[in-house]
Amino acid sequence: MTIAIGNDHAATDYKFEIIKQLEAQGHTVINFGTNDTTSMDYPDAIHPTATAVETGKADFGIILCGSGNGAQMTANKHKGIRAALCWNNELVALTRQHNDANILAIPARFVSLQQALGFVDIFLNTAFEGGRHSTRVDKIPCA
Ligand SMILES: O=C(CO)[C@H](O)[C@H](O)[C@H](O)COP(=O)(O)O
Repeated sequence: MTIAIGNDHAATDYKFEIIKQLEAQGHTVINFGTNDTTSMDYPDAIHPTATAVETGKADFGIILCGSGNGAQMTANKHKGIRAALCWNNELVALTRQHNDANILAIPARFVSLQQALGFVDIFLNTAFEGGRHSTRVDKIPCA
């Protein structure tokens, strides 16, 4: 799959480890995040990441900032984006199963690197259940 990834300065180290894991698994990664730890504004990295998913250039997105909130809020401004902020394995699985989330937001300052790497695996390997959840997901966009 092709995975878009975006991060701010709070998550640069996690981003590189996630890219390593994804590439080792055979995925193609498009990196829209900052590659250093100099303070920057997360929307500058997250908007292009969300656009890549929105336009079909990427199958899924992974976004990271300190709390994950700014990243998630930014991504969810894009049409067709369902970005989920998750901090444990069950939430990651549920947002794929029930919400068909297409972007995972990780709070890098609040989870360990091992947790973050596990979240990415679960996110990419859990299917949407459809059924009653499809009806609900279809009702999310504002008219
Ligand atoms: O914007 C955020 C909150 O949603 C992110 O967590 C940022 O990473 C955080 O605000 C950055 O904080 P800093 O004090 O500028 O490093």
